[in-house]
Amino acid sequence: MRVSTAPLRFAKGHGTQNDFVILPDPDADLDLTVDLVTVLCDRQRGLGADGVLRVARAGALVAAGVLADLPTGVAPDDWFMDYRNADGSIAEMCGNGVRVFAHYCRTTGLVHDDAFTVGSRAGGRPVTVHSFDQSLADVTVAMGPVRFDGPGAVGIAGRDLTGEAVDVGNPHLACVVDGLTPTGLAALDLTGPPALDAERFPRGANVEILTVPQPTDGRDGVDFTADLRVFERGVGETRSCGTGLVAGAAAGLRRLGRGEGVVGLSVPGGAVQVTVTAAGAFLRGPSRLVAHGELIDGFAVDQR
Ligand SMILES: N[C@@H](CCC[C@H](N)C(=O)O)C(=O)O
Repeated sequence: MRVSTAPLRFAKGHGTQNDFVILPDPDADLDLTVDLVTVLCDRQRGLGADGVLRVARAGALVAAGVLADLPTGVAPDDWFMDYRNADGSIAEMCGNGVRVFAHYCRTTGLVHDDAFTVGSRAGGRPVTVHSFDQSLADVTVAMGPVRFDGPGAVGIAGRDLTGEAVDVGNPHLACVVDGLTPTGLAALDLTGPPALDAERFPRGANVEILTVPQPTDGRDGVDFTADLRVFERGVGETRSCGTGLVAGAAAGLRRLGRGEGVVGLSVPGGAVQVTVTAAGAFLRGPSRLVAHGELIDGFAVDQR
């Protein structure tokens, strides 16, 4: 755990209620241990969050040995989103996290342009900040390619479901369920962990359940709408998951025999828009910053 006595600064934010503790650490000085992440994310002992976003220069993370190399499309001076799940595990990408990260960089003056690249373990992710103030931003993330990895099965919510394994930098199983209504989706019990075949999913997977996308009249440039819930690897059910929304949109379009389209998705935490093209996917949605603060020294010591 961190030995420095300087107070640990943080911010708190969320993207469609997928919430994060943001730790500014430009030179990657912080020893971001599993214990530190889990106590920060604990909703009783810490600040409470689905994950942690460390804000560091990519080159500093390489120098500190946190990253072995710079991922594709990431330059040493790029701001890198060092993402950790609430259980302390490392994930390759976080779509909602990138929106919140970009908002944080913009409001704190780390970045002075509206278009820049955020580093992630899955590679560089170009962002466009359409609008922002201290509290709210509207951000599009170029999420890169969407790769289908074949069919998969899962036991979840007392049901056996099949879906598409989808790689969006991190692994997903997106289950588009025939006949499922938004009300039926809302009634599912997602408190228990999904049963996944460990040989089929050696890295585990985030599991999405969604309704079959329905066509719209093209209003707001959206071709289809669907409702989605997600059980995240390393977290549990969250109110939104950006990479999961991209995986779900791509699987939903595929179910309709389409490789491209714009899907408006509703999740328990809000709504986003996903554009799937042959070249890659784009995720557009809100970011909210809710606090900037300082942790009290010793906060991470065993608390009872
Ligand atoms: N909430 C994220 C995804 C975070 C990582 C995920 N739990 C994993 O382990 O892959 C998002 O918005 O994409």
